[in-house]
Amino acid sequence: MKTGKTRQGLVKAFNAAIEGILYTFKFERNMKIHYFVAVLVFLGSLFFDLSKVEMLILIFSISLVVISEMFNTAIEKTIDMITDEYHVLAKIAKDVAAGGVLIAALNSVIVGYILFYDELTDLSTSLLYTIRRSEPHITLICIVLVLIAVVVVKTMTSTGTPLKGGMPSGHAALAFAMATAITFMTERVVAYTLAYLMAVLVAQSRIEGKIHTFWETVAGALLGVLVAMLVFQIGNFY
Ligand SMILES: Nc1ncnc2c1ncn2[C@@H]1O[C@H](COP(=O)(O)OP(=O)(O)OP(=O)(O)O)[C@@H](O)[C@H]1O
Repeated sequence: MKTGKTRQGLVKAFNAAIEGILYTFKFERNMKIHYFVAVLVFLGSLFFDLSKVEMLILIFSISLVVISEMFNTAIEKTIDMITDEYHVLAKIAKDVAAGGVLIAALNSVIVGYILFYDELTDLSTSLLYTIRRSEPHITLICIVLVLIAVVVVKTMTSTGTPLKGGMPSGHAALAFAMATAITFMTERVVAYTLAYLMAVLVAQSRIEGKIHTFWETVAGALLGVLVAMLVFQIGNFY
């Protein structure tokens, strides 16, 4: 009988503890943030080669934040139960409890910094290197820069609209930048000759359509070639 009672007591206590955990998760905004960050850090840690000790420190730091937030809530609720009026001791108790959470949170930030900083810098360096070496990325950067350059020059010369007319021709600039990109990416003479021929056709159609003058398309073509050469030279250098 006694054993049964004890077991039931244990189960009840266990349930009450889980209810306490669920309460803070449901009703405490800060706790939701703590759990969210904890899940992110745990998922992120899968991509890092953490040792057993590092993993233990991580789990311990996260638990410390959650536990201190729970004690903070417990103290707040106890005080609110006792008084809803201003009391200097109530203020001290709540402030001290909140201070405990702050120290635990700062500790976890420092732990995260020490555990992940080196690996994160290695990761970002290799990512930047990959982007720089990647032709699609260089081409995209090139196209965006050409568009920006065209809009800037059009604004400076106060001609046309960003997408139509004015000095220089955006279509010619893009077409010649793409032809230059193709030249850098392939070493096949036929491929880049055809690419430049198509760029000439684009420029010619802009003049034919009376959207641009001859010199506006020439300026566009030069701008496109220059920007593309610059971007690909820098991209290949790194
Ligand atoms: N009865 C009180 N007497 C004096 N000051 C109080 C009292 N209740 C709250 N305070 C002050 O207001 C602050 C906020 O208290 P409150 O109970 O609203 O916590 P909270 O904002 O819910 O905190 P948390 O975001 O950690 O849950 C306390 O840190 C304390 O400085």
